[in-house]
This record gives sequence, structure tokens and C-alpha cells, in this order.
Amino acid sequence: MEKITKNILTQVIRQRPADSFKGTYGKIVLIGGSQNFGGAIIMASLAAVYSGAGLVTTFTDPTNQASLHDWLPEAMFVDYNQFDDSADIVKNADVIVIGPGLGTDDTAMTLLTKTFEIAHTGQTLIIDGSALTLLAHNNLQLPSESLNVLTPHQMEWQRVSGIKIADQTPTANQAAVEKLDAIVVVKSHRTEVYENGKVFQNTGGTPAQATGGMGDTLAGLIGGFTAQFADKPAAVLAAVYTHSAIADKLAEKQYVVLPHQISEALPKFMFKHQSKD
Ligand SMILES: NC(=O)C1=CN([C@@H]2O[C@H](COP(=O)(O)OP(=O)(O)OC[C@H]3O[C@@H](n4cnc5c(N)ncnc54)[C@H](O)[C@@H]3O)[C@@H](O)[C@H]2O)[C@@H](O)CC1
Ligand SMILES: Nc1ncnc2c1ncn2[C@@H]1O[C@H](COP(=O)(O)OP(=O)(O)O)[C@@H](O)[C@H]1O
Ligand SMILES: [Mg+2]
Repeated sequence: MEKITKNILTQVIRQRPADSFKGTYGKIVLIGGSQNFGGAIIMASLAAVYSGAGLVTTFTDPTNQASLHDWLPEAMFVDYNQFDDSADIVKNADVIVIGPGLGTDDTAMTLLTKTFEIAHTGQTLIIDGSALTLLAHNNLQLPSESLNVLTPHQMEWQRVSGIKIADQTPTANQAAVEKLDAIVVVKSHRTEVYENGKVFQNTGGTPAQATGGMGDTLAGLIGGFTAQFADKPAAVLAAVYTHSAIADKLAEKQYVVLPHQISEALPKFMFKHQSKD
């Protein structure tokens, strides 16, 4: 098992070329946030914008629109009940993040199946939170052409893989990942990333991170990194490392680290750790 260390940062985070514009840094669509879980998709959207994604569109329940724009005027809003009218935005995205706060009702299921139908070659599809629960409970097939990234915590991974938390060893996880054709980020206090026959273990992270919304933030951050950086598997590793490294730094002086504080720290962290060659 390889370790994910600081080296991944300069390998992935590049100095921005002068001759660039918002389109250079990727279009992301985030889908989630039912009436009760609006905060989840707002936190994911915050991480996407603060990690540098060029254009971010949030598909969510309309009750979340004002809060979304209060937190994040940079994001565009689409009422996810009108998904069909805006399907082209999803088709034209570089990255789709689905699941934070999506819930598991019929609306959520419809949004997930429609998104799976649209996902195509060249897109990165990040499947998190409720979307993983729906995937597992309905035995859905992952889209075959997109690059799929699953971000389950241990219970979600148990639902998707059938492996009980106590039995989630690298060998058992590896066998389940092979059947999925996806990059899988199994989140815990020492998160593991399964990619193309390899296993990587994160070296950072703190119990100060154990706050609802921390995983929603990671999903948006993986979205932001995969939207901008060419090597997608490396971008996933760098996002996982960045998320915990920021938390570790804040936890030197804070008892608890809030998810939105990770996002707010991203621009300075990425500035410090960009490669300049
Ligand atoms: N402010 C918000 O709107 C929030 C919305 N959330 C959304 O709520 C939905 C349900 O997600 P939840 O994860 O809360 O609920 P789940 O029911 O999917 O998972 C939580 C269950 O898993 C167990 N578990 C075992 N190992 C775990 C581990 N390593 N990490 C986390 N849980 C573990 C917990 O004890 C608990 O019983 C998702 O769509 C999520 O995005 C949550 O992110 C919390 C914050
Ligand atoms: N004790 C801990 N040590 C390190 N990281 C943690 C700890 N507790 C939680 N985390 C991190 O916080 C995130 C929690 O994800 P998740 O359970 O999906 O949160 P949510 O769905 O509430 O947003 C994961 O990235 C996990 O690695
Ligand atoms: Mg989660």
C-alpha cells in the first residue's frame, strides 16, 4: 500500500498559465440538496468554487437557492425539479458531482438515473452520499463511459460492496473495486483510495474533522481538482490529501474544524503548494 504524502501536491497543483480563462478550469455541475439537506450541496459547491473550478452550477431544491447565493454568489443555480430543461448543462459539464444531501426519495432516484444516462466519455462523475445509498439499494449499473469516482464512508461502502465494516481490508476492498470499474475513496480516519489495482492510504486527518458536511466538502474538492488538473487519478489523491492537510493545520489551534473552513482555506493552501515549473 502506497502512502499519499505532500509530494502529490506539487505534482498536481500547477501554476496557472497567463493565457487562460474560466473555461480553462472546467465546468462543474453539482446535484443534490433536498429540502432538509440543502447545506450538503452548498458545502460541496463551496469546495468546488474555492478549489478553483472555472464555472459551477448547482442543481438543487429551490428552497436552497437564497442560501446558496448567500454563501456563494459565484455558483449558478438550477431547480433540480426542472432537470430536463437544463440537461444540456449536465451534458456539457467536465465534472458532475451527485449525491451530497440528495436524499433517497423518488425525486432523488430520478435525478440519479437521468444523470447516469447522460454521463459520457471525457466526463468525471463523482458519486457521493445519498447517491451511493441509492446505487446500492437499487443495484444500479455505473455509467460505462465516464470516469467514475465513488466517495463512500465505511457504511456507504458496506452498502455498495456488501463488505461489513470490520471486514473492509485492502484485499477485500480491492476485489470489490475491480468489479466496479471506478476509483473508490473509502473514507475513514485514515482514508484509502483504490485506483487501477493500486491502494493508497492518506497520511493526514484529525478527529476535529468529524462534523457533518466534511465528506460533502471532499466531494466538491475532488470535483474542483478533477475539473482543472489533467491527471485525474492524481487529482483525486491530491484532493484527499489537501482536505486533511488543511484540517490538520487548523486543528493545531482549533478543537473542531468546520467543513466550510476547509473550503475557505483552499485558495491560500493551493497558492503555497503550486508547482512553478
Ligand atoms: N448539512 C447537511 O445538509 C448534511 C447532509 N448530509 C447528507 O445526509 C445524507 C446521509 O448521509 P449520512 O452519512 O449522514 O448518513 P448514512 O445513513 O448514509 O450514514 C451514516 C451511518 O453510517 C455509520 N457509519 C459507520 N462508519 C462510518 C464512517 N466512517 N463515517 C460515517 N458514518 C459511518 C454511522 O454510524 C451512521 O449510522 C447524505 O446525502 C449526506 O450528504 C450529511 O453530510 C450531514 C450534513
Ligand atoms: N476521526 C477522523 N480522522 C480523520 N478524518 C476524519 C475523521 N472523522 C471524519 N473524517 C473525515 O471526514 C469526512 C467525513 O465524510 P462523510 O461521513 O461522508 O461526511 P458528511 O456526509 O457528513 O459530509 C471524510 O473525509 C473522513 O475521512
Ligand atoms: Mg457523506
